[in-house]
Amino acid sequence: MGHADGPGAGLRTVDEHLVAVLAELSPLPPLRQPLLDALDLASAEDVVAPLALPRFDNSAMDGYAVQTRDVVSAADDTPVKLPVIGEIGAGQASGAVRELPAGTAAKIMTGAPLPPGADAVVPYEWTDRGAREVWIARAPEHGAHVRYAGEDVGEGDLLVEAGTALGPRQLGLLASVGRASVLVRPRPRVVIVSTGSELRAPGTPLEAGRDDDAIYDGNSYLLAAAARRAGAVPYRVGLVPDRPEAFLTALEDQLGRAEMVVTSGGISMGDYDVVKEALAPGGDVWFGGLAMQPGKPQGFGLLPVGRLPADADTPDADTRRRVPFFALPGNPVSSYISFEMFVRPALRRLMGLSPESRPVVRARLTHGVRSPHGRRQFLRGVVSRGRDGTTVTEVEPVGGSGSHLVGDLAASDALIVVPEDVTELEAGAQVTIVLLDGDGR
Ligand SMILES: Nc1nc2c(c(=O)[nH]1)N[C@H]1C(S)=C(S)[C@@H](COP(=O)(O)OP(=O)(O)OC[C@H]3O[C@@H](n4cnc5c(N)ncnc54)[C@H](O)[C@@H]3O)O[C@H]1N2
Ligand code: MOO
Repeated sequence: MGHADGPGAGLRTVDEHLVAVLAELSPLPPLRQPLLDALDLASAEDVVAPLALPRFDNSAMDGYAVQTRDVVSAADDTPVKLPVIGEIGAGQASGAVRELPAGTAAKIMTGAPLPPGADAVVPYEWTDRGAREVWIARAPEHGAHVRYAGEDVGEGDLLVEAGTALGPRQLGLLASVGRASVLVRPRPRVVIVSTGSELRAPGTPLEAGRDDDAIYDGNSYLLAAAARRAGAVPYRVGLVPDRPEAFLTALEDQLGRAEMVVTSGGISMGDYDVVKEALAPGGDVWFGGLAMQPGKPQGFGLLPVGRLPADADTPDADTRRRVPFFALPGNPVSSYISFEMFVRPALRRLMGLSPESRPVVRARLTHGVRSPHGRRQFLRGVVSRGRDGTTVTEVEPVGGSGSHLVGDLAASDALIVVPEDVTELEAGAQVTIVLLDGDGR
């Protein structure tokens, strides 16, 4: 695993880690949701049309329903006169004309059902808009301005395949066939824990003496916002100091309500690496290094929680629910990039959304960069787009490679990927970049 020798020796590659993470996860059990609550979620059912669209033959124009053979000779200088036997408005079934006899016309509004006998609609603009009788000055073709039953959707058609992300158009279609709810993969609840005795909540004043070595907790906001944007429901948990018992208590309190737990900090080589200290002994969580910069130290595992009712057939089986657990490094840029590379794909897997990873594009590097051998480096960058405003053309590195540079991170909108075997890229080189905002969000 990882690189055989050199600086990346013994480290898992980014790709290996992603595969290992995703292999442990499968989509959450489906849940029925009202349509609007299903926006951006993956359908967990094949939805088949219970009815045809249009449901019945109807008019595409405000005008007159006619039989074409009665008006074949209609023209500006030879208009045809027909008696008007009634009016058909959309949704006014009570006053409807049940049938259109030969030699007659019926007023008809857009969307109103075409009466049996009629085979075309003459729009108002070709007539004198008469109420009792109407002069028609143009001959419609058979079927003109008629919308036929089932021409859009046939009864039994597959409307939405399981796994499809439900957007406005899909939800509109489901509503149009009468569905008020749909079975979806729900939004995972993600508990986010920042560890570190140096951390203070934003909004708290820093006091001279007591807080001289304190910093504000940016990570839980960074990660919670990223989780929400990925479609999850984040819960930020209060700051946890560098004491394993305090961490374990916080974890036990939270596990029950979570489909995922994400921590930041406390996993490297320090003397107070609380997450590693608390969880490594249990063996449920893998801790190790990735051939990646930033984001080298990582932890991932499935934490057992509570006990599900014992299975009568296999009473000895381990029936505990297991919650995916990510221990991300504390450096803010490392935490964020780890989220992007592993947590976001994991959330998408739980939500049944594909592809799991963001798409990558190619761009021209404006300035040269360096990268350590044996590590896949993710530098921050700002993209420029072509004249069309959408095509990415260039990417400019922002700041350095330091994983504490949150100012530069906020100024960036892309990650520049420098492969493991590349140590230097010159200005003008074509590079792979990951776009952090926009459609894929
Ligand atoms: N001897 C070694 N030291 C370190 C190594 C190593 O391999 N050997 N790896 C370095 C790398 S790379 C990283 S990344 C960090 C990861 O360390 P931890 O995950 O244990 O994180 P902490 O030590 O708790 O914090 C690191 C850094 O980030 C700041 N931090 C932590 N949490 C937050 C937060 N919620 N908001 C803002 N900033 C936060 C913390 O104050 C530290 O400055 O380890 C290196 N060391
Ligand atoms: O991985 Mo650390 O994340 O390089 O700063």
